[in-house]
Amino acid sequence: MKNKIAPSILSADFGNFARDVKHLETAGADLVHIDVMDGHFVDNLTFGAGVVSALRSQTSLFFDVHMMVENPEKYVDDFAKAGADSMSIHVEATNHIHGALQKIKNAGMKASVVINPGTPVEAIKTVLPLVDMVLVMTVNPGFGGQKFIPEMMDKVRELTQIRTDKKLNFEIEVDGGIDDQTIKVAKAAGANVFVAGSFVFNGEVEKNIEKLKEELMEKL
Ligand SMILES: O=C(CO)[C@H](O)[C@H](O)COP(=O)(O)O
Ligand SMILES: [Fe+2]
Repeated sequence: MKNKIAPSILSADFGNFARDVKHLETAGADLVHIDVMDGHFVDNLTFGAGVVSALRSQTSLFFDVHMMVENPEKYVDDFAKAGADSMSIHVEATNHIHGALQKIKNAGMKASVVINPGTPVEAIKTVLPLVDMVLVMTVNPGFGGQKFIPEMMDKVRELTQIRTDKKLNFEIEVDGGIDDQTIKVAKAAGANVFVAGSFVFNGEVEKNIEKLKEELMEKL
């Protein structure tokens, strides 16, 4: 599967989102990762569909929306209208994961299911035939700049194996603590979509994205 770099705008300049998102396109990002937090599912607040809608006019890059929100099914239509291309929802955040993923697909977006560090792959087995992507959290959600949890790679390997055994074709995304070292570990385990917030926005964005891409091209 194609490797993709997904810078998270959680680490962008909140006062200059439009500028920073536009810049990601020329800097070589493959998608834009947008962290939506509601202050309930996680202890942090960010922004909603209004901001996504405003950013939509700035770039044609794929918008990968990560919902850290309770009952995310309530917001599917709003984010579809705002121009989200994909919606990732946590299995821990709803009692209706299958229906919620179907709702996302019916709204014309790619559907993705997310598991927290404490949640096993078993919890999402029944929805794997339905999803375009699985997001394996490599930190506990809520904040950028945390340390990658290497034990999560067992889950990435397990998902890679299930995908082969069941002839499925979902992508595998990792999110949290991805840098020029951990990206190699995650790739080796089978991930192909790499979210990076602090690593990309700390310093020169072009150089940092280039560094991540170089590491992906290295033979393991
Ligand atoms: O979902 C997230 C936090 O809940 C962010 O996408 C993630 O933490 C990215 O930040 P960093 O690369 O700095 O870890
Ligand atoms: Fe995220």
